[in-house]
Amino acid sequence: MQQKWYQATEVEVDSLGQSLHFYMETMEVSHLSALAFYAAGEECYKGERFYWQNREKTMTLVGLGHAHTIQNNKKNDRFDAVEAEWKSLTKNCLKGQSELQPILFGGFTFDPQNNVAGEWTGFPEAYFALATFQLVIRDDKAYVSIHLLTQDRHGEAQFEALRKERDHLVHAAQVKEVKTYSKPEISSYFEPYKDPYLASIDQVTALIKQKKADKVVIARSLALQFKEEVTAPQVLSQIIHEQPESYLFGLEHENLLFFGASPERLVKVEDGRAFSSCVAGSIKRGKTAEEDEAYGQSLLQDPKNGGEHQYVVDMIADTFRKNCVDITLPESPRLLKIRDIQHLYTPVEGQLNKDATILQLTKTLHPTPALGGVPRMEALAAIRKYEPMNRGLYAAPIGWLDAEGNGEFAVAIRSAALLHDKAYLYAGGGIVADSEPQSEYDETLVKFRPMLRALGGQLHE
Ligand SMILES: C=C(O[C@H]1C=CC=C(C(=O)O)[C@@H]1O)C(=O)O
Ligand SMILES: [Mg+2]
Repeated sequence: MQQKWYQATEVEVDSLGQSLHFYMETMEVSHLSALAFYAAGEECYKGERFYWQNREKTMTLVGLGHAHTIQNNKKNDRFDAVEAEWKSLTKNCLKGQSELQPILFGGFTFDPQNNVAGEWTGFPEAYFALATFQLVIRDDKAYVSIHLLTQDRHGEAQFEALRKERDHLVHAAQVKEVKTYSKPEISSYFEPYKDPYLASIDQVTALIKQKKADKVVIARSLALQFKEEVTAPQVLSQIIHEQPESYLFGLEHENLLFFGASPERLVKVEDGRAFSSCVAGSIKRGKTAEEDEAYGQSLLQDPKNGGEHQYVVDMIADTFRKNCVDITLPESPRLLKIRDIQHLYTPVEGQLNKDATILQLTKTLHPTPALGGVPRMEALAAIRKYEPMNRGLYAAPIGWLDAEGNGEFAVAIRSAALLHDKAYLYAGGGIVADSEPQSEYDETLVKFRPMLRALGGQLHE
């Protein structure tokens, strides 16, 4: 039998004490395709959609339309501002049943101090949305919620119209056969700043040898031009099929879709327990099982990659010691193998202290030395000086949280920004004293590969 839960509450949404009525209804639906649900929003909700799936595939989340957005361009307290607004928005929501929870999805840009103009111009430094239509698939059960926030205390008529729209979207997603999408066709590739990138690796290693920093993550981009406009469901369908071992995400803002397939968890909180992962240090996959094993072993023993990794472990472990008890931290890294690359990997977990929250942990952890460097401030200054681009959401926290403090953020690497018929792919690597420009360049080529494949391109070895 189909189950439905309905609640209507009153909330204050901003410091002016503006009062809104918050109507929501959740319905359990028999199994449907998350991608088809996303694609059903192509005409009406373009620019206001998101897609998320965790690595384990136990949680899929799709949002269509904005019931409410929480966004700001604050340089210093953007995390606190999002947390405070979300708290006040959800304070009257029923707690206890995870499937009935309204979910806030979005991300914080890598560096709010970066003002370089480009594809990220106009993108908020903190950008989150509560979807009008929220699909959650958890452990094979699907729930569709409607959210409406309105000043109208008699919003029922508006809500009734949304119910009709919901039924239409659900119907469109209960497809027997999932649509297949063709790959985009690329007309040209362009590597902006290839030479400045190679030069910056020498400049940064020189800086490190002068003891001005220990590690700095330097990134670059690859620009693609397509023959035709590329759509969001088209690229999401590719990563869904090609990158099953990664977090999958897509977030739209006006004409931009930021999407990717990341192996790296920043933080997850579930019932008061916190999880993070140290992922840094890389080598390519082998062509045969023997070659792959040999590469893996050499990565585990390589001092340069071991050094890159250890900075991340030290920093994340330190953050966990300050915010958690009962910490589990393996003594040495293991291998994390994904389609195109293998990494050194150390998982960390602990019991969150009472006053610690997922957004406070996100704020403290970002950027870890896998994306920024050590010391953090010196590394960020070097990134601003030597990277001629704006990272936007690349290498930044992207994910969700609910009204009860549960949630998860991935680090948005192996990612790209799509705008109409152009895409910008991003990749970087940890630079330490003994890094070499050519091998770092080659590492970025391997890291471009997942997004490049999804977008219809290929790189030769
Ligand atoms: C910065 C990226 O990867 C980070 C995560 C894993 C391994 C890394 C490395 O070995 O350099 C990087 O720290 C990227 O993929 O763009
Ligand atoms: Mg590296």
